Amino acid sequence: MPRTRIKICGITREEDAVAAAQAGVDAIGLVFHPGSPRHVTLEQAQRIRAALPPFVTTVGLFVNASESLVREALSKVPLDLLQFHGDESAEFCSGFGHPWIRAVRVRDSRVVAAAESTYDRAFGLLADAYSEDRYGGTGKTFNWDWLPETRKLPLILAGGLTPDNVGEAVRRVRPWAVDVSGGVESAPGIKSSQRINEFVREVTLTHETD
Ligand SMILES: O=C(O)c1ccccc1N[C@@H]1O[C@H](COP(=O)(O)O)[C@@H](O)[C@H]1O
Repeated sequence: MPRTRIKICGITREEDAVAAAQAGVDAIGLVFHPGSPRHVTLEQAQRIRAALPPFVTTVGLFVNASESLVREALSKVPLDLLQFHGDESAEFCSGFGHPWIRAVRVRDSRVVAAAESTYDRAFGLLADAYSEDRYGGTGKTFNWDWLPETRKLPLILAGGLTPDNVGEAVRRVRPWAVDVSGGVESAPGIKSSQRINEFVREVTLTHETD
């Protein structure tokens, strides 16, 4: 099994970005969605990005943002990847000439395969829990049996992951990457370096014992 990549999303403080990098994560996520407790301004995002060492991917998360906000973020913050979490069309997501991943909220066994067709130019598909009233960051898991075993796009598993369940998630789903936000926090938007380290350790241990 290839090493499962790890993304820590919803970073709001420079020290949390540094702690994530030191723990060995592959990517961090910055939330440009004003409705989120993890929302960052462009100025905050610039500072967080500047605090990161090389070779840590920076992902910008958007929820039904205007084209101009995405363009402004791209012009001011060196984002490696865009992550679309709202109702954006495939044309919108592709319109920036920048690599992007598509989040889907999984509520049955057909959602991921359908999204792989609709969003076939995505660099990866992020599978998150479904919620009636929220676009993500719910802290809830979903039924991993709904995920197809054969995939056309790299699968990033998200939704309610924690140091306690990520080992089982990796063993069962075998995703390309895992993505966590609330599961490594001490309060919304405040990451715990201890929980980040535990999360990374659990993923690593899963590989060693598999
Ligand atoms: O984190 C948020 O507040 C958020 C708001 C709107 C869309 C997505 C959001 N977060 C992303 O949701 C998944 C799962 O998060 P969790 O681990 O269950 O807390 C992850 O990609 C978050 O970055």
